[in-house]
Amino acid sequence: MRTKPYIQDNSALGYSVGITLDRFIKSKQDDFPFASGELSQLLRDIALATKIVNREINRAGLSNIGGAFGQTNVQGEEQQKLDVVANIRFTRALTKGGEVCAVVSEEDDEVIDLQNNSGKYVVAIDPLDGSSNIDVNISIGTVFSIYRRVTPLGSPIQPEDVMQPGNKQVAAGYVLYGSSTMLVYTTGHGVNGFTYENSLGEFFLSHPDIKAPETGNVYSINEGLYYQMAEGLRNFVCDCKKKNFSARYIGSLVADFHRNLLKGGIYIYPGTDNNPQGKLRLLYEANALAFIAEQAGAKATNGIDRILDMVPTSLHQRTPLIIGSRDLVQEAESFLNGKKEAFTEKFQ
Ligand SMILES: O=P(O)(O)OC[C@H]1O[C@](O)(COP(=O)(O)O)[C@@H](O)[C@@H]1O
Ligand SMILES: [Mg+2]
Ligand SMILES: [Mg+2]
Repeated sequence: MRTKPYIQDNSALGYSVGITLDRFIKSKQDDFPFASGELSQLLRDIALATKIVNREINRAGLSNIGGAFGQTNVQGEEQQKLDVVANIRFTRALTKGGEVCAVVSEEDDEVIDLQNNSGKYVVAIDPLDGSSNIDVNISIGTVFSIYRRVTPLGSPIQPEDVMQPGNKQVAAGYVLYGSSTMLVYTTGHGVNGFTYENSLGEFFLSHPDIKAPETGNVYSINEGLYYQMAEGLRNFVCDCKKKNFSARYIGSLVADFHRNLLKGGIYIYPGTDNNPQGKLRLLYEANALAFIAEQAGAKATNGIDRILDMVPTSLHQRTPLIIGSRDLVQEAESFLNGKKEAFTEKFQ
C-alpha cells in the first residue's frame, strides 16, 4: 500500500476556522502542572452557558424575554428579563458543572451557596452587562472572575472564600455579544480571544495573545458626569479634547473595554459628587477586566490604587475605574493627582 504523510493545506478553503476553544483550553492545561482539569472544565461550563445566553439574546426581539422584568436588583437598578435569564443560565451551568462552591452575582443580593463543599472554585459574575442596551440592539456582555476557595474543601464556605482581592483571581474573562460574539479570557498566561461560529456552535481562536497598544487616541467616559467628577479628571478630559482624541462611549462596559483593548484608548467611570465610588462593581466588573488588562500590558486603577490590590469590604462594592492603554492611564493618574499642569481653558 502506498501512503503519503498528511500535509495541512488550507489554500482551497478561503478561510480556516482553526482551533476550538475546547481544544485550546485542553492544550493550555499544561500551564498548570498539578492541575486536575477542574478549572478547564469550569471554563467549558461557562462557554456552554454563553452559547445558550447568546441564543436568548439573539432572539430576544422575537420572544417574550426582551424588556423589563418588573423588579429591581440589590443595586436598586431595574432588572431586564435577560438579566434574570442570563443569571439563571450561568448559575445553573456552574451548579451542574460541579467545580464551583459559591457564586457572587450582580443579580443576587447574597452569595449563592451551591451546596457543593467539594467545589474548588468561587465565581463572581455580571451575567448581562450593559443591560440598558438590550432592547436597542447594541452590544452587551458578560463578565466573570474565578477564584480558588481558601478554606478547606469539604467545609462550609466562608466570607474569606468570596471576598478575595483581584490579584487572587485564577482566571477571568468576558463575553461580548456584538456584531459577532466573542469570548476573551486569561488564566494569568496572556489573553486570548475566541469568536463564535453560529452554524457550528463553536468558539474558535481568532485573537491569540492579545496585546493592548501602549497608547491610543480614544477616550470613553459618560461626559454627562463632567461637572460631578474630580477636577483632575475634568482636566484630563479637556486634555483629550485638546489633543483631538475621539470620544467613544457605548455604555456597555464590556464593549467599551474591548474596543480600547484592541485599538488603544482609555475608559473611565469616575466617582462623582453623588456617587463617590462611581457605578461599577469591584467583584464582578472591575476585577476581571483589570486582570485581563494587565495580562495584555494595559493598566487599571481606581485613581489611587491598582484595582487588583483593592481588598473588598462588601459583596456589591463599587469602585471608580480608569482602565486601558498604559500611557493613557498613567496620564489620567497624573492629572487626577494634580501632577500635571491644569488645562486652563475650561470645557463648557
Ligand atoms: O449609563 P452610565 O451611567 O454611563 O453607565 C454605563 C455603565 O453601566 C453599566 O451598564 C453597568 O452594567 P450592568 O448593565 O451590568 O448593570 C456598564 O456596562 C456601563 O459601562
Ligand atoms: Mg455590568
Ligand atoms: Mg449586569
